[in-house]
Amino acid sequence: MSTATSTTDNSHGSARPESNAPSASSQLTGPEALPELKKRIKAGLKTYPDFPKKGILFEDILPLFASHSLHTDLIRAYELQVLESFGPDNIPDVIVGLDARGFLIGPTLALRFGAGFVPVRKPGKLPGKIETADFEKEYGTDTFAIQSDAIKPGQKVLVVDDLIATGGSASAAGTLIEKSGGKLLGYLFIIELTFLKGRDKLNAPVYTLLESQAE
Ligand SMILES: O=P(O)(O)OC[C@H]1O[C@H](OP(=O)(O)OP(=O)(O)O)[C@H](O)[C@@H]1O
Ligand SMILES: Nc1ncnc2[nH]cnc12
Ligand SMILES: [Mg+2]
Repeated sequence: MSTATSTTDNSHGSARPESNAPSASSQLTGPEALPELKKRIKAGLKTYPDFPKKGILFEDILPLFASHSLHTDLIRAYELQVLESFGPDNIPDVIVGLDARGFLIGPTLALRFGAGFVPVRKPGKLPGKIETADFEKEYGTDTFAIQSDAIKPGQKVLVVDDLIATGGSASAAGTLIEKSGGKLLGYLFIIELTFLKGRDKLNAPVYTLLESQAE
């Protein structure tokens, strides 16, 4: 028996010019550290033109997870941003992460806040009773699903994902959370593609660590 393998280089990724991510673990922990953490996070991103389709400038967040120090910085930045944006009286009971990149952030953040983690998943992945919502996103259409009993009525819910583009994904997740009876505190992303005005689709507060691709 043999396994077929292949190598594909489908683009020419480039690190941002200011990329000089530190290799040592971050010492930045207090609320005053947030601006510096954001600078490090921005420097750690990579962009790929014309992926997955011509005309799309793809923001790759995966280098933030390949580096222990950037991963540490990212999770601390999310934690500090939640405290700054929502306040200490609005600690979430549940973090919802969006399939797939939101899963890289959500569970760790949930542990930090003593909260639960609930996934919103692409179709055909969740057993039992589910709710679904169809949506359009920057480069296609999709469906999201949530287990009907995963969020208890009245629980305070924060949605996390890596990026908001058209807002289609986040808006569908918000619809599912409201159907579950959760109280949607808001949304937190790393990056916003501001020219797509995705936040206009969302009916809860939207925060982002960075802004990019203004046009
Ligand atoms: O604001 P929108 O236009 O909805 O686009 C944003 C979404 O698109 C990407 O997910 P995608 O489903 O493409 O891939 P993933 O499974 O790797 O997260 C990104 O991670 C966001 O979830
Ligand atoms: N430009 C982009 N880069 C990365 N993920 C995305 N999801 C939607 N648009 C995207
Ligand atoms: Mg996604």
